[in-house]
Amino acid sequence: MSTAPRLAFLKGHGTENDFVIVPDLDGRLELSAATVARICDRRAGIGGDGLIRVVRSSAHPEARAMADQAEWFMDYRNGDGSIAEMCGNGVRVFARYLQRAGLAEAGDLAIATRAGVRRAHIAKDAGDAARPGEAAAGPDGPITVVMGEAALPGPGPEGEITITVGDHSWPARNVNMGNPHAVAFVDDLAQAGDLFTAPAVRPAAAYPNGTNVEFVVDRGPRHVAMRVHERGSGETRSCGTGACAVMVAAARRDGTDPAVTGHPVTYTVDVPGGRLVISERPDGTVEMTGPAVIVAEGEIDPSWLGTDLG
Ligand SMILES: N[C@@H](CCC[C@H](N)C(=O)O)C(=O)O
Repeated sequence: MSTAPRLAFLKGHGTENDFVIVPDLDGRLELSAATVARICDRRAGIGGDGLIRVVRSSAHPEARAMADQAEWFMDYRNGDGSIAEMCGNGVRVFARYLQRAGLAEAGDLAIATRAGVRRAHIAKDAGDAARPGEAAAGPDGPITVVMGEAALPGPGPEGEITITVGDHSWPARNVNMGNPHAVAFVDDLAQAGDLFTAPAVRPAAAYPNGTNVEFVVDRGPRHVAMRVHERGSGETRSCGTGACAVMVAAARRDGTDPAVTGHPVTYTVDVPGGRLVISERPDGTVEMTGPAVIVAEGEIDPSWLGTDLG
């Protein structure tokens, strides 16, 4: 019988992009890629698209420089254990965890990520909602996050992307939301196939660290639907940074750039796991609103994990 301390975890999701949340407030754990992959395994572990370690910014070498702006750092790992810069659904779930644990109050909250500091807003009540008509605060009420600016490399080879699945190829837009995305507009989401393997994305040099891939169809004016193949996780039910990349790609395709018009633009982005509402402002910042839910909490048996966590 192991005497190692049991590892506390919670399980949560945002539009069914699901995460194992590991509070490690003082940064004591060593979570190897293999350990993360084991925990995220859907059959032999807890299961999740990714793992979110909650750690004080001052206790993490990658976040120390942000500690004066954001007390908490989201150490995000994909389901295969690889590190990602940012997770849009994850950052809302992270904010929900902090609120639930009494580590932050509803209202405005800064969160450090590898892509920089992101600002979340948890509505205190309906009058405080970031968007008119939004549901009041509650354990699964919406959270709004200022996601930073989209970068659209190009023209040139980095902007001229092709995605291929089987016999289908599409031109795609390279959009970086702190993490990389390739966005293709398709006739039918079924054309993306089963997505059991990653779509081919060319030129490979445009994405030296791999990429997330989004397939998009129109549903109506400023309303699209998408599927996603996530780097390090496979097909997931949602990707928040991906939905922001899709929103910006759709706006440019539709001839809309808030920096030019001086007016914000808002799109509804449907994902298999729900709906996200995303705006781009004239200053280029992208803002996303969606749900964030904690569904369970428990402890991982150290004898199952069978590894020294630090
Ligand atoms: N699901 C996330 C993105 C998670 C990271 C991504 N797989 C990557 O490697 O960049 C989201 O909601 O943004």
